[in-house]
Amino acid sequence: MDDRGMSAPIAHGLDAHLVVDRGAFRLDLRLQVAPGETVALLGPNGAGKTTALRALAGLEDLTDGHIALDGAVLDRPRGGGRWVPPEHRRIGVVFQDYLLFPHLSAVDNVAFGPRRRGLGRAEARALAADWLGRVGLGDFGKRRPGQLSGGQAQRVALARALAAEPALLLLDEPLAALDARTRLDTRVELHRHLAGLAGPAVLVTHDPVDALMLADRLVVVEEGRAVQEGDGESVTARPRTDYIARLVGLNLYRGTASGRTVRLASGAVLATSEALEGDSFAAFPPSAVALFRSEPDGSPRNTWRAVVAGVHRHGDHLRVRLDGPIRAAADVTPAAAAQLGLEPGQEVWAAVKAAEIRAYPA
Ligand SMILES: Nc1ncnc2c1ncn2[C@@H]1O[C@H](COP(=O)(O)OP(=O)(O)OP(=O)(O)O)[C@@H](O)[C@H]1O
Repeated sequence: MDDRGMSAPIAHGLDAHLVVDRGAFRLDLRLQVAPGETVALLGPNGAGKTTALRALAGLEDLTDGHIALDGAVLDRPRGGGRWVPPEHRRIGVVFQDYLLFPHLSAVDNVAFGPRRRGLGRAEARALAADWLGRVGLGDFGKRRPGQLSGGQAQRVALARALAAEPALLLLDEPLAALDARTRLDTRVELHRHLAGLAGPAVLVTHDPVDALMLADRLVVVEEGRAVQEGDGESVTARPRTDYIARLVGLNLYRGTASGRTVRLASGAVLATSEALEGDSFAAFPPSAVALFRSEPDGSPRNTWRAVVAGVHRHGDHLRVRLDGPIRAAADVTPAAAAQLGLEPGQEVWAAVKAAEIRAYPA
């Protein structure tokens, strides 16, 4: 689909339809982000997240579609054509492979944007020092990037992006390079900066925790397309693809609903908590699955025979992979596992209460 007949772009925030065609891979993603809003693009490796961000920054040409920021078109290959080079886009980027100028001190890195906006040297440096203070690096202004830790460099990069007063902020895996402890602190700090931002921000991550904590809205991208969109709560409660289900730790099935049952392709039928009709999803957490040596009786649950396909540690419990008519993950305590004597190939009975199975339209 192209944009030749498109109406005027929305006047505030980001309005984009990103089409990048590489033959084997095609990105086709519509993205609208309001001023003050942070959207996370979440998805597996190779989904096209970085390509989307680079297209927004002007580092990747669109094949079709458009990018407009606050009503001004930055890229539109068709319909007359328009392309604004990266340096004129008023976009702040914090990219993995594009963090800092290695030959400039931290303060000069941060002063770069304000200088280019026309501020005098002293004024730009004062502003930069102020921004370094705001990201907790007031004493590090004289250091070069090579003399900073990964986390510090990341914060200088954020200060540099923010000091340029961008109309749009782009962050590519902003916390990926950090160790667990630094990551925690930096995430809190980054969240504060994003919350204070007047313009839109787009963040790329494949860490669901980063996405949930930093973004107002998630756009899940798979194979170049948005497959699910919404706030963290709705996406995690009602996953629509196996990727998201795995990410949020739910067993997910698709089938045909009739009243309070969903019939799966395998022929197995799940009794669920909601009444629905037609193409539907059914989901339940591994913790909802109880395992038994023999058929449990006398309870209104879903029960089925399963074969243990694997057992591994998962936090303070064991995660059991079950094969059979309903392939599922089940979480059991080490004590329960010992009692059941779980091992691969063993037959067990699995049970899930209908009340624990959520059903929603596909
Ligand atoms: N310069 C390039 N030339 C050709 N193909 C590319 C190029 N860069 C990326 N690709 C391909 O485009 C697709 C999307 O890649 P992209 O880097 O956008 O994915 P991603 O979602 O950011 O993945 P990751 O999480 O691994 O960074 C992939 O199939 C990738 O192999």
